[in-house]
Amino acid sequence: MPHYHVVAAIIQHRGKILCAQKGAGKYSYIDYKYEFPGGKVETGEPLEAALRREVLEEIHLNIHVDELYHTVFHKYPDFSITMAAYLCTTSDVGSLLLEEHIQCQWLSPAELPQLNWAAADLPIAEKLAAAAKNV
Ligand SMILES: Nc1nc2c([nH]c(=O)n2[C@@H]2O[C@H](COP(=O)(O)OP(=O)(O)OP(=O)(O)O)[C@@H](O)[C@H]2O)c(=O)[nH]1
Repeated sequence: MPHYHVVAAIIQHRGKILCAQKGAGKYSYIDYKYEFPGGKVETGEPLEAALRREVLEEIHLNIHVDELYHTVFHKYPDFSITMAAYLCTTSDVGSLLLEEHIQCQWLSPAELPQLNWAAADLPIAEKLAAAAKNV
């Protein structure tokens, strides 16, 4: 079973977080799920550079990668991933252009668990929501 190293961007802007919905693809268990923008790390590529590259490619957004928030290992039926999710910020949300997602939403951390997340993302969405409750 293939294993991929994935980076994901928790992009924060004015108290909200960007959530992106996938379209239909190869695997029904991921189709139409929400995820954080990002993708696979290329061989030898620094994680933060991979994240900036993927986000620029996918949604045309320049981000600043702040810090590692959570790393998850998840086994899907056909492949597994180790995904490092980073807290990120941006200043130019006006220029969002979706290349690979069917829609995106800006939600407050408390609202995140309402979405239909990819299974690997659920612990991250719940951690963000729980942290917001303790503020
Ligand atoms: N970007 C991203 N991928 C995620 C998340 N959660 C999750 O399970 N994944 C899975 O991790 C894998 C990331 O690969 P990708 O397809 O986005 O990467 P990529 O842009 O490099 O794709 P490519 O292989 O078509 O070039 C996908 O299978 C995706 O479904 C997430 O929050 N963000």
